[in-house]
Amino acid sequence: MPGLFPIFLKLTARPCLVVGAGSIAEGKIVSMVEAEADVTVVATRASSRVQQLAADGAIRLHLRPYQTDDMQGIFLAVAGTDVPEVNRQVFADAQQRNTLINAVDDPPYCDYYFPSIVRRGDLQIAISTAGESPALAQQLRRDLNEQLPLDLGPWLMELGRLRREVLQMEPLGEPRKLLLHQLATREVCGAEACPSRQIARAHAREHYPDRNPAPGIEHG
Ligand SMILES: C[C@@]1(CC(=O)O)c2cc3[nH]c(cc4nc(cc5[nH]c(cc(n2)[C@H]1CCC(=O)O)[C@@](C)(CC(=O)O)[C@@H]5CCC(=O)O)C(CC(=O)O)=C4CCC(=O)O)c(CCC(=O)O)c3CC(=O)O
Ligand SMILES: NC(=O)C1=CN([C@@H]2O[C@H](COP(=O)(O)OP(=O)(O)OC[C@H]3O[C@@H](n4cnc5c(N)ncnc54)[C@H](O)[C@@H]3O)[C@@H](O)[C@H]2O)C=CC1
Repeated sequence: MPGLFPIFLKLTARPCLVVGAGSIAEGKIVSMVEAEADVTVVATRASSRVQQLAADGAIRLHLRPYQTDDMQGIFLAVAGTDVPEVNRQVFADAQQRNTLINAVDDPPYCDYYFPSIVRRGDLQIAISTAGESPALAQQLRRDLNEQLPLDLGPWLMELGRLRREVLQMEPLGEPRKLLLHQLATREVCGAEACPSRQIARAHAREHYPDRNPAPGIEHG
């Protein structure tokens, strides 16, 4: 089998369709809402959480059987009903329109697979076994989750702010690259005394004495 193409997708405002609104579809709907997708759900019945999302205006919910027209203009789709024939019809309609489709527990009818995710703020680690063992993906997720510090998210946010400052101050080149690598070394740069932070701070003082620095590179 050819290798899977791993990407992190921006879904904001993209029309997405989930067919089915049971326990399995619900998880996919929630993750699409978190990515700010424009989510339409078509299902003959919906879990209470999905109904609540609709009541909150986070999704569009149509309580009726799926019809081919529902696929019109859809960017990304999930077929998550408990009726294989329906899921396959959704798959066929998606393929015809060049829409990417996942028919949850039917790998031949998936253009893409859902990964196991470890998350700390903007840091995401996605694990895939290409369907060979979802249980292994889940176990690795738990292992990594235990190993990764809980405050990686806020730390990454601060690192991003520092990096943007450095990109503004330092011209492209080896010194800048070195500085950014040093900043990303947590053992060194988690602390206020971090040498790279001091260097960034000195640059800020020298080049932008009148500007408000990003938090973490305060002047003086
Ligand atoms: C191909 C894929 C399609 C897709 O769903 O995208 C798929 C397919 C199937 N899953 C099955 C079973 C299980 N799936 C899980 C769990 C997860 N499954 C997920 C993804 C995927 N599952 C995609 C491939 C992912 C990859 O490996 O790269 C995760 C990662 C993400 C998510 O679902 O959002 C989520 C873990 C999230 C987390 O916890 O981190 C568990 C564990 C459990 O439930 O305890 C079991 C039971 C144990 C086992 O079977 O290993 C079956 C057999 C069903 C049956 O028995 O009939 C099929 C169908 C088949 O294999 O034919
Ligand atoms: N529940 C589980 O733990 C697992 C389930 N699966 C599979 O995932 C699929 C979905 O499972 P669940 O979410 O638990 O099922 P569920 O029974 O909770 O939900 C099924 C959903 O499909 C909808 N539906 C049925 N026919 C429809 C149609 N013609 N048009 C639109 N919607 C329609 C129903 O209204 C309902 O919202 C099943 O194929 C199941 O075998 C796979 C692995 C684990």
